[in-house]
Amino acid sequence: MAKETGKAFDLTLFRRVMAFTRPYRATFLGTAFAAILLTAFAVVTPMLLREIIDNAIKVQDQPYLLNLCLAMLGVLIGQVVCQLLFTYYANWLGESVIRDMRVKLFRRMLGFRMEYYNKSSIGVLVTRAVADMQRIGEIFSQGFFMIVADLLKMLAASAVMLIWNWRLALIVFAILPIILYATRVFQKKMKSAFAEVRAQVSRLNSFVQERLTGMKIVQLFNREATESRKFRDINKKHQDAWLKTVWYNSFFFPIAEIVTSIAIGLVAWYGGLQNISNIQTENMGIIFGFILLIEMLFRPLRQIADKFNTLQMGMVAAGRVFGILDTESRIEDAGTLNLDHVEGAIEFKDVHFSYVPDEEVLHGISFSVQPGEKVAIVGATGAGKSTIINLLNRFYDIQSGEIRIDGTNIREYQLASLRGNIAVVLQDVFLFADTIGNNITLQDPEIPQEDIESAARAIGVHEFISSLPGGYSYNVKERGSMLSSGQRQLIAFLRAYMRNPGILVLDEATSSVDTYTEQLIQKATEKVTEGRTSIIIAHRLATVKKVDKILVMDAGHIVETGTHKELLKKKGYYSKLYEAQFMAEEELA
Ligand SMILES: Nc1ncnc2c1ncn2[C@@H]1O[C@H](COP(=O)(O)OP(=O)(O)OP(=O)(O)O)[C@@H](O)[C@H]1O
Repeated sequence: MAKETGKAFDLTLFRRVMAFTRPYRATFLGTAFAAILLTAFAVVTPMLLREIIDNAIKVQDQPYLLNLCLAMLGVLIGQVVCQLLFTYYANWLGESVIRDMRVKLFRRMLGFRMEYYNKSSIGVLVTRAVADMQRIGEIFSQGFFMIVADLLKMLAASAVMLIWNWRLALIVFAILPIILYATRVFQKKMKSAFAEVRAQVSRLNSFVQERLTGMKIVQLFNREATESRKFRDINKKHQDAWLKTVWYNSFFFPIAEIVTSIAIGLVAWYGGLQNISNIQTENMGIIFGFILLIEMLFRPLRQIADKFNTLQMGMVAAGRVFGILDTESRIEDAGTLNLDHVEGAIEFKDVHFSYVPDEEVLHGISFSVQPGEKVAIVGATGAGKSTIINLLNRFYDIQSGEIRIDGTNIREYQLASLRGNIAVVLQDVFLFADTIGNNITLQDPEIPQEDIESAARAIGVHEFISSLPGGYSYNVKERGSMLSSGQRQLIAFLRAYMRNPGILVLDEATSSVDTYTEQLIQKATEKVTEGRTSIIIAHRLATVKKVDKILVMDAGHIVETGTHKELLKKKGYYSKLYEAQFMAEEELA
């Protein structure tokens, strides 16, 4: 697993990031070449200026002056074109790398076990896939190539200075430590200021996100004024943190300008002195050339630390993303059998399971379901009912025992074929922010609209869907918030029915719904479970009365088995549960 090693620069990690540029080698080399060309153009400009002053203006050679000015214009155009291509392709490369990396990361995430998601913060994973990726892109768009280009420019400028006049060059170099020191102090201050800004931004983010999600509670408990006050405080801190960075910036840049001007002044003064005392008579062109070279040396120097920071931050982000890419949390998919012609016999044999090591949730569960049979599981909250569903479609693998479908261990089936033949309707139905049609087909374009409608008619939900504005095109918005929980479950029934699964698993909603929706749910349940093996986590009397068998669970054990009548006669755990859970419903009926 890639780690944040704490090293100033992690070469292995850097190589791994660079490996993502392999498909774009030509662009990579082209961008590097543009960086070299940019340096060449940048150095030629002061050289031309020197030539113009010394060998054209001084000797009044007009044609030569014109030629040199045209050459200068040519260099300038070349520089602009090169800069444009350089900036565009450095960014293009960064965006291409993060596109590929993001796709790879998302594919990886699609295959992770549920355990992984139980342990991970969704917010952190979203940050990895979005914000951290952007940082990695900046390695290319603002870090690596820019640093190479800046270093080349600085080296070239220093070399030309030394060749032209080593005394003047030494004067310039003597100023360098001041600017280096100022830059270092500035960087340190900015680093802590930016850390504060980031902390305040994430506080703002989580505050706003949480309050918007929990707006109902805020309004129900009249918390508006308090929340508004808290928000004002956080906002103020956020403003202060930003202003600090602005303050340091406003300080540093004038100082850097002053130091640059001092270097220019010293060169002009000392070079001028040499001219006057005739130590060297060719200094005029050199002095002007030096002014450009000083800019060429100092400007990148002031920014290189910033770019190195960007590079470092990109590398830290890359380390985190690789951490996820290297995580081994896939559910094993070594089975070879296909479950397409499922009979529907299910068998749990002495199944032991724990989500967390040493905290067993199912303690040796055994039961069997015949093909076409309807079985209800009942039990108090936390008894382990949903866990059984999670195990049947292998969201989790069991620690010991065996789960069989049609006499074969479920691990021997291909995972996709296993899950493709078990349709699940969960209690809390998740709908995507999309149309009802797309939520039913899960965007499978091969399913024709007529099929959806005839399936909806068959289970009795067509009228309800048609009554919504836009019918099947009705957009249910984020998490299906435009529908009630009962209505969401009806959509899930249709989604399951469309797949024509061999086995149906249904976790009935506990929430009470209106009589009309209740009737729709009852009809849909009957239709969807008709003629197929069904396991229902039952919360409704109508369901427990109609099933072939009830499994009664308590604290990870099956404590009783039988039909509703048989179990009532027994006057055991079920009859107590019945009194507590279903009696009121019976009385109402
Ligand atoms: N993802 C998980 N990680 C760790 N423990 C879990 C997880 N999911 C459930 N559990 C634990 O497993 C036990 C059984 O939970 P399960 O959800 O199967 O119960 P249930 O009978 O379906 O309850 P309910 O009727 O409230 O849905 C509980 O003690 C619960 O705390």
